[in-house]
Amino acid sequence: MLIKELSSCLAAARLYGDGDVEISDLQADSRKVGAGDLFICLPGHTVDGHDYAPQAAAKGAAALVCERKLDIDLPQIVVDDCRYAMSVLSNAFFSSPSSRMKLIGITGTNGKTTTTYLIERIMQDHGVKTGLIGTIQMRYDGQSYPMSGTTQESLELQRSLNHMALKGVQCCVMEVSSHALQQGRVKGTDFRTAIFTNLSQDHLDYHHTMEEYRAVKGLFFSRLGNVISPWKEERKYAVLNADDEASAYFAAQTAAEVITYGIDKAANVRASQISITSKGTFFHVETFKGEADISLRMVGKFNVYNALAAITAATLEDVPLADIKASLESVAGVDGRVESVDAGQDFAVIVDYAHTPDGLENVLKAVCEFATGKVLTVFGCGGDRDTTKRPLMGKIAAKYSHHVLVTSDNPRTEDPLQILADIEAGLHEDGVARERYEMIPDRREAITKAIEMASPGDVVLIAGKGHETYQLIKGVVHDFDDRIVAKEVIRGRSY
Ligand SMILES: CC(=O)N[C@H]1[C@@H](OP(=O)(O)OP(=O)(O)OC[C@H]2O[C@@H](n3ccc(=O)[nH]c3=O)[C@H](O)[C@@H]2O)O[C@H](CO)[C@@H](O)[C@@H]1O[C@H](C)C(=O)N[C@@H](C)C(=O)N[C@H](CCC(=O)O)C(=O)O
Ligand SMILES: Nc1ncnc2c1ncn2[C@@H]1O[C@H](COP(=O)(O)OP(=O)(O)OP(=O)(O)O)[C@@H](O)[C@H]1O
Ligand SMILES: N[C@H](CCC[C@H](N)C(=O)O)C(=O)O
Ligand SMILES: [Mg+2]
Repeated sequence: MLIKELSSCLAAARLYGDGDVEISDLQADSRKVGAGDLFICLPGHTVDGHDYAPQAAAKGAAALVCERKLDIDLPQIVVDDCRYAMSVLSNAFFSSPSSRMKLIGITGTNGKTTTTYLIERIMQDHGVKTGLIGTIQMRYDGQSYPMSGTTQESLELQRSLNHMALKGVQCCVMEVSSHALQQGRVKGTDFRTAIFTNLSQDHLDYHHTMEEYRAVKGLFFSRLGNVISPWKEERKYAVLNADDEASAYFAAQTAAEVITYGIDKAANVRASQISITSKGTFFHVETFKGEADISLRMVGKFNVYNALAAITAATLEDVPLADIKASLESVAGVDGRVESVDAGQDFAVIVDYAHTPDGLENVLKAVCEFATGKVLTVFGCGGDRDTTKRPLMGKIAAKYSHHVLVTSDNPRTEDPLQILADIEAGLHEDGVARERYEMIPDRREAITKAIEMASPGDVVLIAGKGHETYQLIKGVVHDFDDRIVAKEVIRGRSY
């Protein structure tokens, strides 16, 4: 593509230099630039991409996109907002890949990854070649790719969707984080269905207040249907959780058809007769296309919500309910989500990714439903993240557990002891007796202590890291997998 063709996608852009320069690829990271690439200078939160334009030029960049004309002898597209320009240019460069497939996006504080996995399974079983993008991985066409976050930057997202389309992917289901919405990572991406799981406290370090956080999530629904795709015309759906009060706000913002799911309030897709055991969850579902009894192999009422969201999205794609039921019942679980660790011990060990107050409360409620003995909870809170959720999570852990082992969960650049102290403040506020909790900064030691304390019938819940295989301390990545550590400790314990 020529630089002048790209520049013409932005009405107010000014192009300086030779417009006939051919662009071979787009890059926003100078370290990845190759000969002939267009380098987009993003002003970031930590550094300014404009400062890396000389490095990009030295590596053979053919042209630049910047917010001010730079003193570099290369053609330049000067725009007001490089992030916005990046979403438009990426879409154009990769020929609007989202318009070449059905795209289902999921936003919400908790349940995104789980719901994407459920939808992926249903659509694949239905014979639709399906891709998945989210926290654990991106996968399509039999290949899996690691992810460094939940939602890619617009450039990487459009590149991924283009690869998927070229591989014949017909449907993609992806997580859409609030950071992504705030930063316009999915701008210009043509979603057919936008799903909302739930809204509860997280990321207030970034979004400041719950109102701001909700408003950012609202962008997903207000923008739904705004993209005019050259090759497809389709109906758009906002799939909302009737039991979450934020849904009314999103419904008011979208021009798409609103379809609701839920348990407590009236909804288009509604579950009843829920029963939860340590092995799974049963419920009856009524939809706008029939009803069915479903036996999930995943525990927790929250997984009924995730299943309802998946049932709704799949029904909108005309998948018969009997097929949806068969697919859902075949899912053994999602990596690191309420995952049982079994090394022959006579008590339960569960690894889960709950890292928000609501997530922790939900998983603990589920655990309490089937624990016949004590509940021992090991958890921590991430560094360089919302500090206000720390005492709340401390209170919740103590409310639902007999014993709490407060430990580290990716302290990142923060002092691990300070994070533990922030959690302990919540325990103090609620007057939790000192003998009911331990403060053990080393996660392996905390897991060891919990397992040593466990008796038959007890449940050891290790929350916060789920599928993660590392512990990030002072910027250094250490190998750490809760599931492996728990197994090693159990095997080392004598019975
Ligand atoms: C707050 C936030 O979202 N930050 C993201 C943002 O970083 P930033 O703005 O600080 O970027 P920067 O480091 O200042 O760099 C600015 C520009 O200079 C470029 N650069 C930089 C160095 C260099 O040598 N050469 C160069 O060209 C960079 O490539 C970038 O284009 O852009 C970076 C590049 O794309 C992201 O990696 C980074 O994610 C950081 C690591 C992060 O932690 N993000 C989290 C909070 C996040 O987005 N999380 C959500 C999930 C939340 C959930 O699931 O609940 C997610 O969607 O992943
Ligand atoms: N629908 C739900 N409501 C509340 N809590 C949930 C729900 N689904 C899952 N959880 C809890 O939240 C944890 C994370 O679930 P999941 O990974 O599916 O969410 P996510 O939204 O993708 O999270 P992230 O924002 O980190 O990507 C689970 O381990 C579980 O404890
Ligand atoms: N997507 C979430 C994941 C948190 C997982 C937890 N283990 C942590 O590191 O805080 C975040 O980036 O805030
Ligand atoms: Mg996720």
